[in-house]
Amino acid sequence: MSVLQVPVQGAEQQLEPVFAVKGLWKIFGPRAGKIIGRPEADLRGAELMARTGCVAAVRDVSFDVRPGEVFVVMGLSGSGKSTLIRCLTRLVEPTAGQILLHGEDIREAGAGELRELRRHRFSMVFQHFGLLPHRRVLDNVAYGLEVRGEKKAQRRARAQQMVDLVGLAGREQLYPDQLSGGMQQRVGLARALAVDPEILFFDEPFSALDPLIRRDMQNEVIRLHREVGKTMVFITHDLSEALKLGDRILVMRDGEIVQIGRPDEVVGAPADDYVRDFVRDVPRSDVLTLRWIARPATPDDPLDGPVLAADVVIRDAVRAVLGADRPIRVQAGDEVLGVVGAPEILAVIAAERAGEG
Ligand SMILES: Nc1ncnc2c1ncn2[C@@H]1O[C@H](COP(=O)(O)OP(=O)(O)OP(=O)(O)O)[C@@H](O)[C@H]1O
Repeated sequence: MSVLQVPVQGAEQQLEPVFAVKGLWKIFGPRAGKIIGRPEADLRGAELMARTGCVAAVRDVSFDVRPGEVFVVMGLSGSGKSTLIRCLTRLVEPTAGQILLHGEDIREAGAGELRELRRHRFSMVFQHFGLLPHRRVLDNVAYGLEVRGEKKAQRRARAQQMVDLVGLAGREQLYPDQLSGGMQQRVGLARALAVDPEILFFDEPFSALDPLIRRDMQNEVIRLHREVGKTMVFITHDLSEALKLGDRILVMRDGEIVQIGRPDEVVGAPADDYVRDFVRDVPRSDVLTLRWIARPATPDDPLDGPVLAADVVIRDAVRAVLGADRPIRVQAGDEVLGVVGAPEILAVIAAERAGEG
């Protein structure tokens, strides 16, 4: 398969979505609700502002979030990420569209239902941690349980489990200002997980952290996701963070969706020049999988070589492919997609060296 072809999607697409967002708009400004459906809605940026005094932060956005996935929303500053994630939890009221949570539109939820959603089913992790400074670590972690009226012994036991889970054992009695930024964000993670939410929302949670700590925290999210298996919606402006964490990535620009796809799709088949520019410096072998370079077997190919899964990242297959004396068979489930030999691997590596990818 050529690197320009989009691979066949996996079976995960069949799952019922947790969130189905349909035609969502958020316009800030006077008489925002009157703009959609009128010619002014086609105006962008400064022109829209000049004519209507409004900003379209989210513009006719539709997507699904599937159970158990890490769904990343990525875009530059001002692209509408925060507004979008806040619409999903109704911290910001959308101007139009539907936000179906298991089929029910949360735009129709009353104040009581919203409170229930926020206490029991949603949790948020923020960039600036949002910890209570006068409370010790354990009580910060237990806070959400306290708000929903759980007994002290019960909430402390649960909070202790979460403190252990995020690697803060021994620091339960410290105050937030006695912790480093990375540790404070671990408290934020533990607090978010303590209420056992169905969905975790992350709004640029690691942007304020040093690069090394940031990398640790990204690994921590990957580990926690593996252990607790929650659906996560994660906002970032950082491409490498998006590629590392996302099962799928929604690329946003000026309030609109530019592309939704798995990391390998965003890198291997960028939707337009904007995304292509974004991913230009990403080493292809770190992200693309064998299905992107598998080619049909020819009559000369021996077909008794080793088998590797189509979703193995190229970098992880280099040794196996170069060490084999015959082409690797690339398999998705029971289906053989094609073969990969040294020439296919070396072509990717050579292109990276030449600065093409
Ligand atoms: N309360 C508001 N009133 C008016 N305009 C707003 C408001 N909140 C956001 N905007 C505008 O909406 C657009 C999208 O902002 P938003 O904060 O959602 O983007 P972002 O991608 O999250 O950027 P950042 O990472 O800088 O927060 C921007 O043009 C912003 O100025």
